[in-house]
Amino acid sequence: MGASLKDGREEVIQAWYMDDSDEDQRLPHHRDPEEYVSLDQLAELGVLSWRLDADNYETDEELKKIREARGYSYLDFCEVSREKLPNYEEKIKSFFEEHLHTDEEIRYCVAGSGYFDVRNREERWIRIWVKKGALIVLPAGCYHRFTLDSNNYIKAMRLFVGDPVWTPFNRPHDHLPARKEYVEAFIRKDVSSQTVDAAA
Ligand SMILES: CSCCC(=O)/C(O)=C/O
Ligand SMILES: [Fe+2]
Repeated sequence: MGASLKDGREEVIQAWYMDDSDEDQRLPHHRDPEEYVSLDQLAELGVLSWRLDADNYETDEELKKIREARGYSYLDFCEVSREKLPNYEEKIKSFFEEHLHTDEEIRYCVAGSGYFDVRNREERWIRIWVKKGALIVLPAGCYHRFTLDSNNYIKAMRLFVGDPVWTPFNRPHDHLPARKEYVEAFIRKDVSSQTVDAAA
């Protein structure tokens, strides 16, 4: 999977399985050989994504439609850089602690870039690289973490249904209803498909 699409536009979202090294969290952490994850595979984990026109987000009809369809009434912006974010070191550390939220985490990268990491069904880390134009939705109850990449800057639009709740619940918080619902919907394979798998 290269960095450009058939229509010549650069991809704004790419995902891959991470290596096991403890090196700088801002490095890509590709495996050798690289092992990419498709947007469809992300969707199977409940992670949704869109490519939007970040230069015109104020008037973008596609963004408007997504917000209406999904009830995203709240909007603000979060800039992550040493200069812009108060308590920068503390925040960077807490973003990279594996955590979940009881609501969706919806981020639209309008400038810069960064990595959202989620786990697959076998608990392997998937690194999702979001760049300008990428809108990503992590479902409620999905363990994840965030880090800047080596460009050290992202400006993200944060969307929410109603009054925002940003509280992170660091792993483990498996007893929360949001986690149980996530596992039920996206992680646990149902008994009938296991029977089919076993018979195959
Ligand atoms: C790119 S927005 C900052 C990261 C954040 O808000 C969050 O909750 C990460 O999990
Ligand atoms: Fe989060």
